[in-house]
Amino acid sequence: MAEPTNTPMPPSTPVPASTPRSESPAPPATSLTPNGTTAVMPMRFPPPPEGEGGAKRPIVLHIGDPTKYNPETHAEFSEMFEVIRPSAAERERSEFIKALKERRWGDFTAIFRPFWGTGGEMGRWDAELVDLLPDTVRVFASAGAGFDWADTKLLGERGIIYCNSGLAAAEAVADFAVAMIISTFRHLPWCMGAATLPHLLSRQSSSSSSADDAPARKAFQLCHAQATAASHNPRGHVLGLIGFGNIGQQIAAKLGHAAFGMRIAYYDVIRKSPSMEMTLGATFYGTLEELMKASDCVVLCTPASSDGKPLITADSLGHMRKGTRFVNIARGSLVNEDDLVAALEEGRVGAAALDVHADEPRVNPKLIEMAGLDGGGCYNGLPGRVMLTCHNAGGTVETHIGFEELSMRNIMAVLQGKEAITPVNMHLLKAKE
Ligand SMILES: O=C(O)C(=O)CO
Repeated sequence: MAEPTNTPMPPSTPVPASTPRSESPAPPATSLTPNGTTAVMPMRFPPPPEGEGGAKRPIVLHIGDPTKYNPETHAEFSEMFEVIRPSAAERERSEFIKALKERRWGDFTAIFRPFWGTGGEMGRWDAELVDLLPDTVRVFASAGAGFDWADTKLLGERGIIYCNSGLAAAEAVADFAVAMIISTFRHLPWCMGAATLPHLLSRQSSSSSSADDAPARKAFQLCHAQATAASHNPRGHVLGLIGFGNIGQQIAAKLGHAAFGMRIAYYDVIRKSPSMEMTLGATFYGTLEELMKASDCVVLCTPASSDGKPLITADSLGHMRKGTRFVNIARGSLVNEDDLVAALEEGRVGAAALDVHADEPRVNPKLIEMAGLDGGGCYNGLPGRVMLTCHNAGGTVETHIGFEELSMRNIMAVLQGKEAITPVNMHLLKAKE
Protein backbone atom coordinates (compact mmCIF):
# COMPACT_ATOMS: atom_id res chain seq x y z
CA MET A 1 0.00 0.00 0.00
CA ALA A 2 1.19 3.52 -0.66
CA GLU A 3 2.36 5.21 2.47
CA PRO A 4 1.68 8.86 3.24
CA THR A 5 4.09 10.93 1.24
CA ASN A 6 5.76 14.17 1.94
CA THR A 7 5.33 15.25 -1.67
CA PRO A 8 5.36 19.02 -1.57
CA MET A 9 2.18 20.53 -2.89
CA PRO A 10 2.99 22.49 -6.05
CA PRO A 11 2.64 26.24 -6.19
CA SER A 12 -0.23 27.57 -8.25
CA THR A 13 -0.01 26.14 -11.75
CA PRO A 14 -1.76 27.39 -14.88
CA VAL A 15 -5.15 25.80 -15.47
CA PRO A 16 -5.13 23.53 -18.54
CA ALA A 17 -7.40 24.66 -21.32
CA SER A 18 -8.64 21.14 -22.06
CA THR A 19 -10.42 18.54 -19.94
CA PRO A 20 -13.29 20.29 -18.23
CA ARG A 21 -13.58 18.44 -14.97
CA SER A 22 -16.24 19.42 -12.54
CA GLU A 23 -19.79 18.23 -12.03
CA SER A 24 -20.76 21.77 -11.19
CA PRO A 25 -22.47 23.76 -13.92
CA ALA A 26 -20.11 25.02 -16.56
CA PRO A 27 -18.70 28.53 -16.68
CA PRO A 28 -19.26 31.30 -17.49
CA ALA A 29 -22.93 31.11 -16.58
CA THR A 30 -22.46 29.70 -13.10
CA SER A 31 -19.91 29.50 -10.37
CA LEU A 32 -19.77 27.79 -7.03
CA THR A 33 -19.90 29.66 -3.79
CA PRO A 34 -17.55 28.51 -1.02
CA ASN A 35 -20.29 26.52 0.67
CA GLY A 36 -20.92 24.54 -2.49
CA THR A 37 -24.11 26.20 -3.62
CA THR A 38 -24.45 27.43 -7.17
CA ALA A 39 -24.44 31.09 -8.03
CA VAL A 40 -26.09 31.76 -11.37
CA MET A 41 -25.21 34.69 -13.58
CA PRO A 42 -28.21 36.53 -15.02
CA MET A 43 -29.59 35.02 -18.24
CA ARG A 44 -33.29 35.46 -18.64
CA PHE A 45 -35.90 34.66 -21.22
CA PRO A 46 -39.25 36.35 -21.31
CA PRO A 47 -42.02 34.14 -19.94
CA PRO A 48 -43.82 32.13 -22.63
CA PRO A 49 -46.73 33.89 -24.32
CA GLU A 50 -50.11 33.26 -22.77
CA GLY A 51 -52.78 31.55 -24.77
CA GLU A 52 -55.89 33.15 -26.13
CA GLY A 53 -57.51 35.40 -23.57
CA GLY A 54 -54.47 34.91 -21.33
CA ALA A 55 -56.17 31.92 -19.70
CA LYS A 56 -54.17 29.01 -21.05
CA ARG A 57 -51.51 27.63 -18.75
CA PRO A 58 -48.11 26.64 -20.21
CA ILE A 59 -47.84 22.90 -20.81
CA VAL A 60 -45.17 20.90 -18.99
CA LEU A 61 -44.29 17.43 -20.24
CA HIS A 62 -43.69 15.23 -17.19
CA ILE A 63 -41.71 12.11 -18.08
CA GLY A 64 -41.52 9.20 -15.63
CA ASP A 65 -43.20 8.40 -12.35
CA PRO A 66 -45.46 10.87 -10.54
CA THR A 67 -43.84 12.90 -7.79
CA LYS A 68 -43.89 11.20 -4.37
CA TYR A 69 -42.78 13.98 -2.05
CA ASN A 70 -43.06 17.79 -1.94
CA PRO A 71 -46.89 17.98 -2.13
CA GLU A 72 -46.96 21.74 -1.55
CA THR A 73 -44.54 22.56 -4.34
CA HIS A 74 -46.33 20.11 -6.59
CA ALA A 75 -49.68 21.76 -5.89
CA GLU A 76 -48.20 25.14 -6.80
CA PHE A 77 -46.57 23.64 -9.89
CA SER A 78 -49.81 21.99 -11.09
CA GLU A 79 -51.68 25.24 -10.51
CA MET A 80 -49.23 27.15 -12.68
CA PHE A 81 -48.91 24.62 -15.48
CA GLU A 82 -50.91 22.07 -17.38
CA VAL A 83 -48.85 19.00 -16.55
CA ILE A 84 -49.11 16.19 -19.10
CA ARG A 85 -47.62 12.82 -18.23
CA PRO A 86 -47.15 10.35 -21.11
CA SER A 87 -47.91 6.72 -20.26
CA ALA A 88 -45.12 4.14 -19.88
CA ALA A 89 -45.89 2.84 -23.40
CA GLU A 90 -45.70 6.35 -24.84
CA ARG A 91 -42.28 6.82 -23.24
CA GLU A 92 -40.75 3.93 -25.21
CA ARG A 93 -38.51 5.47 -27.87
CA SER A 94 -40.45 4.60 -31.05
CA GLU A 95 -43.79 5.67 -29.57
CA PHE A 96 -42.24 8.76 -28.04
CA ILE A 97 -40.87 9.82 -31.43
CA LYS A 98 -44.25 9.14 -33.06
CA ALA A 99 -45.99 11.25 -30.42
CA LEU A 100 -43.53 14.14 -30.85
CA LYS A 101 -44.06 14.06 -34.62
CA GLU A 102 -47.83 14.10 -34.12
CA ARG A 103 -47.54 16.99 -31.62
CA ARG A 104 -49.59 14.77 -29.31
CA TRP A 105 -48.69 16.86 -26.27
CA GLY A 106 -49.16 20.25 -27.91
CA ASP A 107 -46.72 23.12 -27.70
CA PHE A 108 -45.19 22.23 -24.38
CA THR A 109 -42.76 24.65 -22.78
CA ALA A 110 -40.83 22.45 -20.35
CA ILE A 111 -39.71 18.87 -19.84
CA PHE A 112 -39.82 17.62 -16.27
CA ARG A 113 -38.08 14.41 -15.15
CA PRO A 114 -38.28 14.31 -11.37
CA PHE A 115 -36.86 10.83 -10.74
CA TRP A 116 -33.99 8.95 -12.34
CA GLY A 117 -35.55 5.49 -11.86
CA THR A 118 -38.07 6.22 -14.61
CA GLY A 119 -38.37 8.79 -17.38
CA GLY A 120 -35.37 7.52 -19.30
CA GLU A 121 -37.29 4.94 -21.32
CA MET A 122 -36.93 6.88 -24.57
CA GLY A 123 -33.14 6.59 -24.35
CA ARG A 124 -30.57 9.20 -25.21
CA TRP A 125 -31.76 12.74 -25.90
CA ASP A 126 -29.82 13.10 -29.13
CA ALA A 127 -30.62 14.92 -32.38
CA GLU A 128 -33.31 12.36 -33.24
CA LEU A 129 -35.36 13.49 -30.23
CA VAL A 130 -34.18 17.06 -29.74
CA ASP A 131 -34.93 18.04 -33.34
CA LEU A 132 -38.54 16.99 -32.84
CA LEU A 133 -39.16 19.24 -29.84
CA PRO A 134 -41.55 22.13 -30.42
CA ASP A 135 -39.92 25.58 -30.56
CA THR A 136 -41.84 26.48 -27.43
CA VAL A 137 -39.63 24.36 -25.15
CA ARG A 138 -37.50 26.55 -22.89
CA VAL A 139 -36.27 24.29 -20.13
CA PHE A 140 -35.53 20.62 -19.45
CA ALA A 141 -35.21 20.02 -15.71
CA SER A 142 -34.17 16.58 -14.61
CA ALA A 143 -33.20 14.40 -11.70
CA GLY A 144 -29.55 13.38 -11.58
CA ALA A 145 -26.20 15.03 -11.31
CA GLY A 146 -24.95 13.31 -14.47
CA PHE A 147 -26.38 14.32 -17.81
CA ASP A 148 -24.44 12.06 -20.16
CA TRP A 149 -27.79 10.77 -21.50
CA ALA A 150 -28.75 14.18 -22.91
CA ASP A 151 -26.99 16.25 -25.56
CA THR A 152 -26.98 19.47 -23.58
CA LYS A 153 -25.03 21.26 -26.31
CA LEU A 154 -27.71 20.51 -28.85
CA LEU A 155 -30.42 21.51 -26.38
CA GLY A 156 -28.59 24.80 -25.82
CA GLU A 157 -28.41 25.38 -29.57
CA ARG A 158 -32.19 24.95 -29.65
CA GLY A 159 -32.45 27.60 -26.91
CA ILE A 160 -33.37 25.03 -24.23
CA ILE A 161 -31.81 25.36 -20.79
CA TYR A 162 -30.88 22.00 -19.28
CA CYS A 163 -30.95 21.97 -15.47
CA ASN A 164 -29.47 19.03 -13.58
CA SER A 165 -30.03 18.18 -9.92
CA GLY A 166 -26.48 17.65 -8.82
CA LEU A 167 -26.97 19.81 -5.75
CA ALA A 168 -29.65 17.41 -4.49
CA ALA A 169 -27.47 14.30 -4.90
CA ALA A 170 -24.12 15.72 -3.77
CA GLU A 171 -24.39 14.82 -0.10
CA ALA A 172 -25.50 11.23 -0.75
CA VAL A 173 -22.77 10.68 -3.34
CA ALA A 174 -20.13 12.18 -1.05
CA ASP A 175 -21.25 9.99 1.88
CA PHE A 176 -21.03 6.89 -0.31
CA ALA A 177 -17.61 7.96 -1.56
CA VAL A 178 -16.42 8.22 2.05
CA ALA A 179 -17.50 4.61 2.66
CA MET A 180 -15.70 3.49 -0.49
CA ILE A 181 -12.53 5.43 0.31
CA ILE A 182 -12.45 3.89 3.78
CA SER A 183 -13.02 0.50 2.20
CA THR A 184 -9.89 0.87 0.09
CA PHE A 185 -7.87 1.60 3.24
CA ARG A 186 -9.48 -1.16 5.36
CA HIS A 187 -10.19 -3.88 2.77
CA LEU A 188 -13.87 -4.21 3.51
CA PRO A 189 -14.53 -6.66 0.61
CA TRP A 190 -12.06 -9.05 2.22
CA CYS A 191 -13.39 -8.55 5.77
CA MET A 192 -17.02 -8.94 4.71
CA GLY A 193 -16.35 -11.76 2.28
CA ALA A 194 -14.36 -13.81 4.77
CA ALA A 195 -17.11 -13.47 7.39
CA THR A 196 -19.95 -14.58 5.14
CA LEU A 197 -19.02 -16.17 1.83
CA PRO A 198 -17.37 -19.42 3.03
CA HIS A 199 -20.60 -20.17 4.96
CA LEU A 200 -22.65 -19.68 1.83
CA LEU A 201 -20.29 -21.78 -0.27
CA SER A 202 -20.26 -24.68 2.17
CA ARG A 203 -24.05 -24.53 2.55
CA GLN A 204 -24.46 -24.62 -1.21
CA SER A 205 -22.16 -27.61 -1.58
CA SER A 206 -23.80 -29.57 1.27
CA SER A 207 -27.37 -30.78 1.28
CA SER A 208 -27.45 -31.38 5.04
CA SER A 209 -28.18 -28.60 7.50
CA SER A 210 -25.01 -29.47 9.43
CA ALA A 211 -22.60 -28.21 6.77
CA ASP A 212 -18.91 -28.38 7.68
CA ASP A 213 -18.03 -24.90 8.93
CA ALA A 214 -14.27 -25.55 9.21
CA PRO A 215 -13.45 -23.58 5.97
CA ALA A 216 -15.54 -20.68 7.22
CA ARG A 217 -13.78 -20.61 10.59
CA LYS A 218 -10.42 -20.79 8.82
CA ALA A 219 -11.29 -17.88 6.48
CA PHE A 220 -12.45 -15.83 9.47
CA GLN A 221 -9.28 -16.47 11.46
CA LEU A 222 -7.05 -15.81 8.48
CA CYS A 223 -8.70 -12.51 7.71
CA HIS A 224 -8.72 -11.51 11.38
CA ALA A 225 -5.00 -12.24 11.63
CA GLN A 226 -3.83 -10.87 8.31
CA ALA A 227 -5.98 -7.84 7.55
CA THR A 228 -4.15 -5.76 10.16
CA ALA A 229 -0.87 -5.69 8.27
CA ALA A 230 -2.61 -4.60 5.07
CA SER A 231 -4.86 -1.92 6.60
CA HIS A 232 -4.16 1.75 7.25
CA ASN A 233 -5.87 4.72 8.82
CA PRO A 234 -6.72 7.34 6.18
CA ARG A 235 -5.28 10.12 8.39
CA GLY A 236 -2.27 11.81 6.86
CA HIS A 237 -2.74 10.17 3.46
CA VAL A 238 -3.24 12.29 0.32
CA LEU A 239 -6.75 12.14 -1.12
CA GLY A 240 -6.59 13.14 -4.79
CA LEU A 241 -9.91 14.39 -6.12
CA ILE A 242 -10.39 14.56 -9.88
CA GLY A 243 -13.08 17.23 -10.17
CA PHE A 244 -13.78 19.73 -7.40
CA GLY A 245 -17.45 20.64 -7.83
CA ASN A 246 -20.16 20.09 -5.23
CA ILE A 247 -19.35 16.41 -4.73
CA GLY A 248 -15.58 16.80 -4.58
CA GLN A 249 -15.94 19.67 -2.13
CA GLN A 250 -18.25 17.67 0.13
CA ILE A 251 -15.88 14.69 0.12
CA ALA A 252 -13.05 17.05 1.05
CA ALA A 253 -15.09 18.52 3.91
CA LYS A 254 -16.00 15.06 5.23
CA LEU A 255 -12.51 13.56 5.03
CA GLY A 256 -10.23 16.58 5.41
CA HIS A 257 -8.36 18.07 8.33
CA ALA A 258 -11.40 18.65 10.55
CA ALA A 259 -12.60 15.05 10.38
CA PHE A 260 -10.57 12.09 9.06
CA GLY A 261 -7.39 14.11 8.77
CA MET A 262 -6.68 13.35 5.11
CA ARG A 263 -4.63 15.80 3.05
CA ILE A 264 -6.83 17.06 0.24
CA ALA A 265 -5.45 17.51 -3.28
CA TYR A 266 -7.50 18.26 -6.37
CA TYR A 267 -7.32 18.68 -10.11
CA ASP A 268 -9.99 20.62 -11.98
CA VAL A 269 -10.03 22.78 -15.05
CA ILE A 270 -11.16 25.67 -12.88
CA ARG A 271 -8.98 26.46 -9.93
CA LYS A 272 -11.16 27.35 -6.95
CA SER A 273 -10.82 30.55 -4.95
CA PRO A 274 -8.07 30.86 -2.33
CA SER A 275 -10.74 31.14 0.37
CA MET A 276 -12.39 27.88 -0.70
CA GLU A 277 -9.02 26.15 -0.87
CA MET A 278 -8.21 27.43 2.60
CA THR A 279 -11.59 26.46 4.08
CA LEU A 280 -11.31 22.93 2.73
CA GLY A 281 -7.55 22.66 3.19
CA ALA A 282 -7.29 21.73 -0.48
CA THR A 283 -4.22 21.98 -2.68
CA PHE A 284 -4.60 22.48 -6.41
CA TYR A 285 -2.63 20.42 -8.92
CA GLY A 286 -2.42 21.80 -12.43
CA THR A 287 -2.31 18.47 -14.24
CA LEU A 288 -3.86 15.06 -13.85
CA GLU A 289 -0.39 13.53 -13.98
CA GLU A 290 0.80 15.56 -10.97
CA LEU A 291 -2.31 14.65 -9.00
CA MET A 292 -1.97 10.94 -9.78
CA LYS A 293 1.68 10.99 -8.68
CA ALA A 294 0.93 12.74 -5.39
CA SER A 295 -2.13 10.75 -4.27
CA ASP A 296 -2.52 7.78 -1.95
CA CYS A 297 -6.16 7.45 -3.00
CA VAL A 298 -7.57 8.87 -6.24
CA VAL A 299 -11.30 9.59 -6.46
CA LEU A 300 -13.15 10.36 -9.69
CA CYS A 301 -15.88 12.94 -9.10
CA THR A 302 -16.26 14.60 -12.45
CA PRO A 303 -18.86 14.32 -15.24
CA ALA A 304 -18.44 11.97 -18.18
CA SER A 305 -16.25 13.41 -20.93
CA SER A 306 -18.28 15.02 -23.69
CA ASP A 307 -16.49 12.79 -26.23
CA GLY A 308 -17.15 9.68 -24.09
CA LYS A 309 -13.42 9.01 -23.77
CA PRO A 310 -11.99 7.53 -20.57
CA LEU A 311 -9.75 9.59 -18.32
CA ILE A 312 -8.42 6.63 -16.36
CA THR A 313 -6.30 4.63 -18.78
CA ALA A 314 -3.00 2.73 -18.76
CA ASP A 315 -1.38 6.10 -19.37
CA SER A 316 -2.89 7.98 -16.42
CA LEU A 317 -2.72 4.91 -14.13
CA GLY A 318 0.97 4.69 -15.02
CA HIS A 319 1.61 7.89 -13.06
CA MET A 320 0.36 6.37 -9.79
CA ARG A 321 2.74 5.11 -7.19
CA LYS A 322 2.53 1.38 -6.41
CA GLY A 323 -0.40 0.51 -4.18
CA THR A 324 -2.44 3.67 -4.75
CA ARG A 325 -6.16 3.24 -4.11
CA PHE A 326 -8.81 4.17 -6.65
CA VAL A 327 -12.52 5.05 -6.25
CA ASN A 328 -15.11 5.88 -8.92
CA ILE A 329 -18.44 7.42 -7.94
CA ALA A 330 -18.74 9.45 -11.17
CA ARG A 331 -19.35 7.62 -14.45
CA GLY A 332 -18.16 4.24 -15.69
CA SER A 333 -17.28 5.61 -19.12
CA LEU A 334 -14.44 7.58 -17.51
CA VAL A 335 -12.51 4.38 -16.80
CA ASN A 336 -10.92 1.90 -19.18
CA GLU A 337 -11.73 -1.17 -17.07
CA ASP A 338 -9.25 -3.46 -18.82
CA ASP A 339 -6.48 -1.01 -17.97
CA LEU A 340 -7.71 -0.84 -14.38
CA VAL A 341 -7.71 -4.65 -14.13
CA ALA A 342 -4.11 -4.69 -15.43
CA ALA A 343 -3.10 -2.04 -12.86
CA LEU A 344 -4.72 -4.11 -10.08
CA GLU A 345 -2.94 -7.27 -11.29
CA GLU A 346 0.35 -5.38 -11.29
CA GLY A 347 -0.29 -3.97 -7.81
CA ARG A 348 -0.04 -0.38 -9.03
CA VAL A 349 -3.63 -0.01 -7.87
CA GLY A 350 -3.71 -1.52 -4.38
CA ALA A 351 -7.48 -1.50 -3.92
CA ALA A 352 -10.43 -0.14 -5.87
CA ALA A 353 -14.06 0.68 -5.18
CA LEU A 354 -16.41 1.22 -8.10
CA ASP A 355 -20.02 2.32 -7.84
CA VAL A 356 -20.34 2.92 -11.57
CA HIS A 357 -19.41 0.68 -14.46
CA ALA A 358 -18.51 1.08 -18.12
CA ASP A 359 -21.35 -1.12 -19.40
CA GLU A 360 -24.14 -0.90 -16.81
CA PRO A 361 -25.99 -2.98 -15.74
CA ARG A 362 -23.21 -5.41 -16.66
CA VAL A 363 -20.25 -5.55 -14.28
CA ASN A 364 -16.80 -6.43 -15.62
CA PRO A 365 -16.31 -10.20 -14.90
CA LYS A 366 -12.62 -9.80 -14.14
CA LEU A 367 -13.39 -7.12 -11.55
CA ILE A 368 -16.02 -9.41 -10.02
CA GLU A 369 -13.39 -12.14 -9.74
CA MET A 370 -11.04 -9.65 -8.07
CA ALA A 371 -13.70 -8.82 -5.50
CA GLY A 372 -12.91 -12.28 -4.14
CA LEU A 373 -16.42 -13.69 -4.05
CA ASP A 374 -15.41 -17.21 -5.05
CA GLY A 375 -12.54 -17.40 -2.62
CA GLY A 376 -14.39 -16.30 0.51
CA GLY A 377 -13.09 -12.75 0.25
CA CYS A 378 -9.87 -13.78 -1.50
CA TYR A 379 -8.79 -13.79 -5.11
CA ASN A 380 -5.83 -15.93 -6.15
CA GLY A 381 -4.94 -16.33 -2.48
CA LEU A 382 -4.82 -12.54 -2.01
CA PRO A 383 -7.42 -10.40 -0.23
CA GLY A 384 -10.35 -9.30 -2.39
CA ARG A 385 -9.31 -5.81 -3.36
CA VAL A 386 -12.31 -4.57 -5.25
CA MET A 387 -15.57 -3.24 -3.85
CA LEU A 388 -18.37 -3.19 -6.42
CA THR A 389 -21.81 -1.62 -6.03
CA CYS A 390 -24.79 -1.02 -8.31
CA HIS A 391 -24.66 2.74 -9.04
CA ASN A 392 -26.05 3.37 -5.57
CA ALA A 393 -24.08 6.43 -4.49
CA GLY A 394 -26.73 9.10 -5.03
CA GLY A 395 -29.69 6.89 -4.18
CA THR A 396 -31.33 8.07 -0.97
CA VAL A 397 -34.81 9.31 -0.09
CA GLU A 398 -33.33 12.74 0.61
CA THR A 399 -31.83 12.84 -2.88
CA HIS A 400 -35.17 11.88 -4.41
CA ILE A 401 -36.93 14.62 -2.44
CA GLY A 402 -34.32 17.12 -3.62
CA PHE A 403 -34.53 15.98 -7.26
CA GLU A 404 -38.27 16.61 -7.34
CA GLU A 405 -38.11 19.95 -5.58
CA LEU A 406 -35.18 21.30 -7.58
CA SER A 407 -36.61 20.22 -10.95
CA MET A 408 -39.95 21.89 -10.20
CA ARG A 409 -38.25 25.05 -8.92
CA ASN A 410 -36.05 25.24 -12.02
CA ILE A 411 -39.08 25.06 -14.31
CA MET A 412 -41.07 27.54 -12.27
CA ALA A 413 -38.15 29.97 -12.34
CA VAL A 414 -37.44 29.77 -16.06
CA LEU A 415 -41.08 29.92 -17.13
CA GLN A 416 -41.62 32.95 -14.91
CA GLY A 417 -38.73 34.70 -16.65
CA LYS A 418 -36.38 34.31 -13.68
CA GLU A 419 -32.93 32.78 -13.53
CA ALA A 420 -32.57 29.01 -13.70
CA ILE A 421 -31.22 27.60 -10.43
CA THR A 422 -28.93 24.82 -11.68
CA PRO A 423 -28.43 25.19 -15.44
CA VAL A 424 -25.53 23.35 -17.04
CA ASN A 425 -25.57 24.64 -20.61
CA MET A 426 -26.00 28.41 -20.32
CA HIS A 427 -22.68 29.00 -22.08
CA LEU A 428 -24.05 27.12 -25.11
CA LEU A 429 -27.46 28.71 -25.14
CA LYS A 430 -28.91 30.46 -28.15
CA ALA A 431 -31.63 32.91 -27.13
CA LYS A 432 -35.10 32.26 -28.51
CA GLU A 433 -36.41 34.74 -31.07
O1 LIG B 1 -27.01 11.86 -9.94
C1 LIG B 1 -26.38 11.09 -10.67
O2 LIG B 1 -26.30 11.26 -11.90
C2 LIG B 1 -25.70 9.92 -10.08
O3 LIG B 1 -25.28 9.05 -10.80
C3 LIG B 1 -25.51 9.86 -8.62
O4 LIG B 1 -24.97 8.62 -8.19
